Amino acid sequence: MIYTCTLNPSVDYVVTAQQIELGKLNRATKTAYFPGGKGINVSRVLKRLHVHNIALGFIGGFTGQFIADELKREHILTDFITVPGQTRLNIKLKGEKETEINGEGPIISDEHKEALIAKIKQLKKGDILVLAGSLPPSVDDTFYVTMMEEAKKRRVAVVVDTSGNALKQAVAYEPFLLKPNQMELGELFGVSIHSRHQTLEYGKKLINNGVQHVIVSLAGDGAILFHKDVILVAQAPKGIVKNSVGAGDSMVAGFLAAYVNEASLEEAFRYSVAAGSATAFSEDLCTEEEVHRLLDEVKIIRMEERV
Ligand SMILES: Nc1ncnc2c1ncn2[C@@H]1O[C@H](COP(=O)(O)OP(=O)(O)OP(=O)(O)O)[C@@H](O)[C@H]1O
Ligand SMILES: O=P(O)(O)OC[C@@]1(O)O[C@H](CO)[C@@H](O)[C@@H]1O
Repeated sequence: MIYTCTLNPSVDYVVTAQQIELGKLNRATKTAYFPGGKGINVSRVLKRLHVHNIALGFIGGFTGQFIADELKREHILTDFITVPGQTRLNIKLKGEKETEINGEGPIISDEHKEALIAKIKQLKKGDILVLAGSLPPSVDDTFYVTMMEEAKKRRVAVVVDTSGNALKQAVAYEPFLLKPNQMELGELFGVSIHSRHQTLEYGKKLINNGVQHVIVSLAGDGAILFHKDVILVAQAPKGIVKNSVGAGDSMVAGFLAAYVNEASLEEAFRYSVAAGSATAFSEDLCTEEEVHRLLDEVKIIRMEERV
C-alpha cells in the first residue's frame, strides 16, 4: 500500500484576477478551493491513475473537514488525525504572474504527534511512505527523521518531497525517491545552481550518498532522473500553463503509479514528467486522460555516464 503523509495540509484558495495591485481593492474574476498540501496532491493524482493509497496527516477545523469531505467524494482512503485549530488556507493568486501565500498551520500537541507515529509503526515491508510538504510551526524537523527511522526499521520505502533542513536530514536514510526542484537541490548543498553541469554534479552526489532515485524537476525545462545505473534527461511537453501548483507532486505520483505497475525506469520517468506537465496545463491536478495524451511528447535522452 502507498501511504502519503501531509503534516501541514491546506485548502488552496485559487484567486484569478486580471490585475493585482498591492494596497488597492482588487476584484477576482474567478475563485476556487481545492484540497491541498503536497501529500494530499500525491494521493489525489495516484487515485486518478487508479493506484490505491491512504492519506495520513493532521487536519482540523472547517478547512480540515473540507479536505476530508473532498477526498471522500473522490473515493480516496484517509486516516487523518483530527487536531484542535484550523488547517491552513493557502492563497494562490493568479494575475500576470503566480503569487502564493501559504499559511502556518495549527499547533500539534505531543499526543497527536505520537498518534501519527503509532500509525507509521503499523506499516509493513513493501509499503511506500510519501513524506511531503512543510512542517507546521510546532513540529520540528526531527519529526520527519523519527518517521523515516520507523519506516526504515520496517523496510518501508520512503519518498521525500520537502525542503530546507527536513530535506537535508532525509538523505542519510537512503530514501527510495527524492524530488527536489533545482532551487531545493542547491539548498541541500548550500549552493545556488545556475547550470546543467551543476545540476548533474549535485544530483550525482545524492546518488553517491545512497539515495536510490532522484528526480530534479526543472519546471518548463523538464526534469533529470538520477539512478546509480543511468541518468535520464527529459524535455517537458509544450503547452499553455494554467496552474503550476501541484506539478511537482503530480510527478511524484506519476513515477510511483508507473513503478507499482512494474514499468521500466524510463517509462516511470516519462509518466512522471507527463503527469507534472498535465497538471501545469490544467486548472486542477492532472487527469489520467491528459497524462496519457502527453506521454509521447516527453522526449527523453539517456546520458552515457554512470553515476
Ligand atoms: N511551464 C511548464 N511547461 C511544461 N511542463 C511544466 C511546466 N511547469 C512545470 N511543468 C512540469 O511539472 C514538473 C514539475 O515542475 P516544477 O519543477 O515547477 O515542480 P515544483 O517546483 O516541485 O512545483 P510545485 O512545488 O508547485 O509542485 C516539471 O518537471 C514539468 O514536467
Ligand atoms: O507550504 P508547503 O507545505 O511547502 O507547500 C504547500 C503547497 O504550496 O504545496 C502544494 C503544491 O505543491 C499546494 O497544494 C500547497 O498549498
